[in-house]
Amino acid sequence: MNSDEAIAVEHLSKEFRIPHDRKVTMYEHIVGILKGGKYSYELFQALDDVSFTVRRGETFGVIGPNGSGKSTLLKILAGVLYPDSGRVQVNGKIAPFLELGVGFQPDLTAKENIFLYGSIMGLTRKEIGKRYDEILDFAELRRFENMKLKNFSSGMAVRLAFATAIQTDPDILLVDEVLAVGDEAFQRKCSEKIEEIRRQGKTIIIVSHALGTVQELCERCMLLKNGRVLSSGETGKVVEEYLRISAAGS
Ligand SMILES: Nc1ncnc2c1ncn2[C@@H]1O[C@H](COP(=O)(O)OP(=O)(O)OP(=O)(O)O)[C@@H](O)[C@H]1O
Repeated sequence: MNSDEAIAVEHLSKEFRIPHDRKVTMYEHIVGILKGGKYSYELFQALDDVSFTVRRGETFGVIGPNGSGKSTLLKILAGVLYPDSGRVQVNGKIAPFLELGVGFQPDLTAKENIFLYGSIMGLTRKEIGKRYDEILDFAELRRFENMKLKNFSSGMAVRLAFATAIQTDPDILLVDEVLAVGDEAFQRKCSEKIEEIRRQGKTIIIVSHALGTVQELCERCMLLKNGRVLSSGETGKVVEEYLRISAAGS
Protein backbone atom coordinates (compact mmCIF):
# COMPACT_ATOMS: atom_id res chain seq x y z
CA MET A 1 0.00 0.00 0.00
CA ASN A 2 1.39 3.43 -0.94
CA SER A 3 1.93 5.89 1.90
CA ASP A 4 -0.37 8.42 0.19
CA GLU A 5 -3.26 5.94 0.31
CA ALA A 6 -5.72 5.81 3.19
CA ILE A 7 -7.66 2.76 1.99
CA ALA A 8 -6.78 0.08 -0.53
CA VAL A 9 -9.38 -2.54 -1.42
CA GLU A 10 -8.52 -5.46 -3.66
CA HIS A 11 -10.90 -8.01 -5.17
CA LEU A 12 -13.42 -7.81 -2.34
CA SER A 13 -16.38 -10.18 -2.47
CA LYS A 14 -19.21 -10.87 -0.05
CA GLU A 15 -22.13 -13.29 -0.29
CA PHE A 16 -25.19 -13.44 1.94
CA ARG A 17 -27.42 -16.43 2.49
CA ILE A 18 -31.05 -15.67 1.85
CA PRO A 19 -33.27 -18.37 3.44
CA HIS A 20 -36.14 -19.66 1.29
CA ASP A 21 -38.64 -20.02 4.12
CA ARG A 22 -38.31 -18.13 7.31
CA LYS A 23 -38.56 -20.27 10.45
CA VAL A 24 -39.06 -18.00 13.40
CA THR A 25 -40.11 -20.17 16.33
CA MET A 26 -38.39 -23.25 17.78
CA TYR A 27 -41.57 -25.21 16.88
CA GLU A 28 -41.20 -24.26 13.20
CA HIS A 29 -37.53 -25.32 13.26
CA ILE A 30 -38.35 -28.71 14.83
CA VAL A 31 -41.25 -29.36 12.44
CA GLY A 32 -38.94 -28.42 9.55
CA ILE A 33 -36.30 -30.94 10.71
CA LEU A 34 -38.91 -33.72 11.39
CA LYS A 35 -40.26 -33.29 7.89
CA GLY A 36 -36.75 -34.09 6.70
CA GLY A 37 -36.40 -30.66 5.22
CA LYS A 38 -32.96 -29.18 4.93
CA TYR A 39 -32.39 -25.51 5.47
CA SER A 40 -32.66 -24.24 1.96
CA TYR A 41 -31.27 -20.91 1.00
CA GLU A 42 -29.88 -19.13 -1.97
CA LEU A 43 -26.65 -17.22 -2.15
CA PHE A 44 -26.76 -13.54 -2.92
CA GLN A 45 -23.64 -11.81 -4.18
CA ALA A 46 -23.69 -8.43 -2.41
CA LEU A 47 -20.13 -7.49 -3.47
CA ASP A 48 -18.38 -8.98 -6.46
CA ASP A 49 -14.66 -8.40 -7.02
CA VAL A 50 -14.60 -4.78 -5.86
CA SER A 51 -11.24 -2.97 -6.03
CA PHE A 52 -10.46 0.71 -5.43
CA THR A 53 -8.16 3.02 -3.51
CA VAL A 54 -8.84 6.20 -1.57
CA ARG A 55 -6.03 8.70 -1.18
CA ARG A 56 -5.23 10.38 2.13
CA GLY A 57 -7.15 13.62 2.53
CA GLU A 58 -9.57 12.72 -0.23
CA THR A 59 -13.37 12.84 0.01
CA PHE A 60 -14.56 9.80 -1.91
CA GLY A 61 -18.18 9.05 -2.81
CA VAL A 62 -19.90 5.70 -3.26
CA ILE A 63 -23.11 5.85 -5.28
CA GLY A 64 -25.47 3.34 -6.85
CA PRO A 65 -29.05 2.06 -6.84
CA ASN A 66 -30.75 0.49 -3.81
CA GLY A 67 -29.23 -2.84 -2.90
CA SER A 68 -26.05 -2.33 -4.92
CA GLY A 69 -23.78 -3.11 -1.96
CA LYS A 70 -22.77 0.36 -0.74
CA SER A 71 -23.56 -0.15 2.96
CA THR A 72 -22.12 -3.68 2.89
CA LEU A 73 -18.87 -2.19 1.61
CA LEU A 74 -18.74 0.45 4.38
CA LYS A 75 -19.49 -2.19 7.01
CA ILE A 76 -16.54 -4.27 5.77
CA LEU A 77 -14.28 -1.19 5.83
CA ALA A 78 -15.42 -0.51 9.40
CA GLY A 79 -14.73 -4.11 10.43
CA VAL A 80 -18.39 -4.75 11.29
CA LEU A 81 -18.64 -7.44 8.58
CA TYR A 82 -16.00 -9.81 7.21
CA PRO A 83 -15.53 -10.28 3.49
CA ASP A 84 -15.52 -13.77 1.94
CA SER A 85 -12.48 -12.94 -0.11
CA GLY A 86 -10.29 -10.02 -1.05
CA ARG A 87 -8.17 -7.64 0.94
CA VAL A 88 -8.80 -4.37 2.76
CA GLN A 89 -5.88 -2.25 3.93
CA VAL A 90 -6.51 0.78 6.08
CA ASN A 91 -3.96 3.42 6.96
CA GLY A 92 -5.26 5.29 10.02
CA LYS A 93 -8.07 5.27 12.56
CA ILE A 94 -11.55 4.80 11.11
CA ALA A 95 -14.65 6.33 12.70
CA PRO A 96 -17.72 4.66 11.30
CA PHE A 97 -20.95 6.52 11.14
CA LEU A 98 -23.07 3.77 9.68
CA GLU A 99 -26.69 2.83 9.81
CA LEU A 100 -28.54 3.32 13.05
CA GLY A 101 -27.43 1.11 15.84
CA VAL A 102 -23.94 0.11 14.71
CA GLY A 103 -21.69 0.77 17.68
CA PHE A 104 -24.55 2.01 19.86
CA GLN A 105 -26.48 0.05 22.48
CA PRO A 106 -30.24 0.61 22.81
CA ASP A 107 -30.33 -0.28 26.52
CA LEU A 108 -27.74 2.31 27.48
CA THR A 109 -28.39 6.02 27.96
CA ALA A 110 -27.09 8.68 25.58
CA LYS A 111 -24.33 9.48 28.09
CA GLU A 112 -23.29 5.83 28.47
CA ASN A 113 -23.29 5.38 24.69
CA ILE A 114 -21.04 8.39 24.19
CA PHE A 115 -18.51 6.97 26.68
CA LEU A 116 -18.78 3.46 25.21
CA TYR A 117 -18.29 4.56 21.60
CA GLY A 118 -15.46 6.90 22.63
CA SER A 119 -13.62 4.12 24.44
CA ILE A 120 -14.09 1.73 21.50
CA MET A 121 -12.47 4.46 19.43
CA GLY A 122 -9.49 4.52 21.76
CA LEU A 123 -10.19 7.71 23.75
CA THR A 124 -9.63 7.82 27.50
CA ARG A 125 -12.50 8.69 29.86
CA LYS A 126 -10.89 12.05 30.43
CA GLU A 127 -10.66 12.78 26.70
CA ILE A 128 -14.29 11.82 26.19
CA GLY A 129 -15.27 13.92 29.21
CA LYS A 130 -13.66 16.97 27.61
CA ARG A 131 -15.67 16.51 24.40
CA TYR A 132 -18.88 15.43 26.09
CA ASP A 133 -20.51 18.87 26.16
CA GLU A 134 -19.64 19.55 22.54
CA ILE A 135 -21.18 16.22 21.49
CA LEU A 136 -24.45 16.92 23.32
CA ASP A 137 -24.55 20.51 22.05
CA PHE A 138 -23.94 19.52 18.42
CA ALA A 139 -26.62 16.83 18.68
CA GLU A 140 -28.93 19.27 20.55
CA LEU A 141 -29.75 16.51 23.02
CA ARG A 142 -28.68 17.94 26.36
CA ARG A 143 -32.11 17.33 27.90
CA PHE A 144 -31.99 13.66 26.93
CA GLU A 145 -28.53 12.69 28.15
CA ASN A 146 -29.92 10.23 30.71
CA MET A 147 -32.57 8.70 28.46
CA LYS A 148 -32.04 5.21 27.04
CA LEU A 149 -31.27 5.15 23.35
CA LYS A 150 -34.19 2.80 22.64
CA ASN A 151 -36.56 5.64 23.53
CA PHE A 152 -34.93 8.06 21.08
CA SER A 153 -36.57 8.81 17.76
CA SER A 154 -34.49 7.61 14.80
CA GLY A 155 -33.57 11.24 14.01
CA MET A 156 -32.32 11.82 17.57
CA ALA A 157 -30.25 8.61 17.45
CA VAL A 158 -28.67 9.71 14.17
CA ARG A 159 -27.78 13.10 15.64
CA LEU A 160 -26.16 11.48 18.66
CA ALA A 161 -24.22 8.94 16.59
CA PHE A 162 -22.90 11.53 14.14
CA ALA A 163 -22.01 14.06 16.85
CA THR A 164 -20.09 11.35 18.74
CA ALA A 165 -18.28 9.89 15.69
CA ILE A 166 -16.88 13.26 14.60
CA GLN A 167 -15.46 13.94 18.07
CA THR A 168 -13.25 10.84 18.16
CA ASP A 169 -10.32 12.24 16.14
CA PRO A 170 -10.63 9.89 13.21
CA ASP A 171 -8.18 9.85 10.31
CA ILE A 172 -10.90 8.35 8.14
CA LEU A 173 -14.60 9.10 8.53
CA LEU A 174 -17.15 6.72 7.00
CA VAL A 175 -20.50 8.36 6.45
CA ASP A 176 -23.55 6.39 5.35
CA GLU A 177 -26.48 8.55 4.33
CA VAL A 178 -26.28 10.95 7.27
CA LEU A 179 -27.38 13.68 4.92
CA ALA A 180 -30.63 11.89 4.13
CA VAL A 181 -31.81 11.55 7.71
CA GLY A 182 -32.32 14.15 10.39
CA ASP A 183 -34.23 17.32 9.65
CA GLU A 184 -33.27 20.05 7.21
CA ALA A 185 -31.37 22.15 9.77
CA PHE A 186 -29.38 19.18 11.05
CA GLN A 187 -28.53 18.07 7.50
CA ARG A 188 -27.10 21.53 6.85
CA LYS A 189 -25.10 21.38 10.07
CA CYS A 190 -23.73 17.93 9.10
CA SER A 191 -22.74 19.13 5.63
CA GLU A 192 -20.87 22.07 7.16
CA LYS A 193 -19.15 19.75 9.65
CA ILE A 194 -18.14 17.31 6.90
CA GLU A 195 -16.73 20.27 4.93
CA GLU A 196 -14.76 21.39 8.03
CA ILE A 197 -13.36 17.87 8.57
CA ARG A 198 -12.46 17.78 4.88
CA ARG A 199 -10.56 21.07 5.18
CA GLN A 200 -8.56 19.55 8.06
CA GLY A 201 -7.20 17.11 5.49
CA LYS A 202 -9.02 14.02 6.82
CA THR A 203 -10.11 11.21 4.54
CA ILE A 204 -13.87 10.81 4.15
CA ILE A 205 -15.96 8.17 2.40
CA ILE A 206 -19.54 9.16 1.78
CA VAL A 207 -22.35 6.84 0.70
CA SER A 208 -25.30 8.83 -0.52
CA HIS A 209 -28.23 9.01 -2.91
CA ALA A 210 -27.97 12.81 -2.80
CA LEU A 211 -26.01 13.23 -6.03
CA GLY A 212 -25.80 17.02 -5.67
CA THR A 213 -24.08 16.67 -2.30
CA VAL A 214 -21.75 13.98 -3.62
CA GLN A 215 -20.78 16.31 -6.48
CA GLU A 216 -20.24 19.17 -4.06
CA LEU A 217 -18.09 17.24 -1.59
CA CYS A 218 -16.30 14.46 -3.48
CA GLU A 219 -13.40 14.75 -5.89
CA ARG A 220 -13.75 11.15 -7.02
CA CYS A 221 -16.41 8.55 -6.65
CA MET A 222 -17.36 5.01 -7.52
CA LEU A 223 -20.58 3.64 -8.98
CA LEU A 224 -21.72 0.23 -7.73
CA LYS A 225 -24.43 -1.86 -9.32
CA ASN A 226 -25.32 -5.41 -8.31
CA GLY A 227 -22.20 -5.48 -6.16
CA ARG A 228 -19.84 -4.64 -9.04
CA VAL A 229 -17.90 -1.48 -9.83
CA LEU A 230 -19.50 -0.04 -12.97
CA SER A 231 -17.41 3.10 -13.05
CA SER A 232 -15.01 5.08 -10.89
CA GLY A 233 -13.04 8.30 -11.22
CA GLU A 234 -13.85 11.99 -11.45
CA THR A 235 -17.22 12.59 -9.73
CA GLY A 236 -18.91 14.49 -12.58
CA LYS A 237 -18.26 11.67 -15.05
CA VAL A 238 -19.35 8.90 -12.66
CA VAL A 239 -22.58 10.74 -11.74
CA GLU A 240 -23.28 11.21 -15.48
CA GLU A 241 -22.85 7.47 -15.99
CA TYR A 242 -25.23 6.78 -13.08
CA LEU A 243 -27.88 9.10 -14.52
CA ARG A 244 -27.42 7.46 -17.93
CA ILE A 245 -27.95 3.90 -16.63
CA SER A 246 -30.87 5.05 -14.43
CA ALA A 247 -32.57 6.71 -17.41
CA ALA A 248 -31.98 3.64 -19.57
CA GLY A 249 -33.43 1.49 -16.78
CA SER A 250 -30.48 -0.85 -17.14
N1 LIG B 1 -27.21 -9.36 6.59
C1 LIG B 1 -27.71 -9.57 5.38
N2 LIG B 1 -28.27 -10.76 5.04
C2 LIG B 1 -28.75 -10.98 3.79
N3 LIG B 1 -28.72 -10.07 2.79
C3 LIG B 1 -28.18 -8.87 3.08
C4 LIG B 1 -27.66 -8.55 4.38
N4 LIG B 1 -27.19 -7.27 4.34
C5 LIG B 1 -27.41 -6.82 3.09
N5 LIG B 1 -27.99 -7.77 2.34
C6 LIG B 1 -28.38 -7.65 0.93
O1 LIG B 1 -27.24 -7.22 0.19
C7 LIG B 1 -27.63 -6.30 -0.82
C8 LIG B 1 -26.81 -5.04 -0.69
O2 LIG B 1 -27.25 -4.35 0.47
P1 LIG B 1 -26.66 -2.95 0.88
O3 LIG B 1 -27.37 -2.52 2.12
O4 LIG B 1 -25.17 -3.05 0.92
O5 LIG B 1 -27.08 -2.05 -0.36
P2 LIG B 1 -27.05 -0.46 -0.53
O6 LIG B 1 -26.39 -0.20 -1.84
O7 LIG B 1 -26.44 0.17 0.67
O8 LIG B 1 -28.60 -0.15 -0.63
P3 LIG B 1 -29.45 1.17 -0.22
O9 LIG B 1 -29.11 2.21 -1.24
O10 LIG B 1 -30.85 0.68 -0.36
O11 LIG B 1 -29.08 1.53 1.18
C9 LIG B 1 -29.13 -6.07 -0.65
O12 LIG B 1 -29.83 -6.85 -1.61
C10 LIG B 1 -29.43 -6.57 0.74
O13 LIG B 1 -30.72 -7.12 0.83
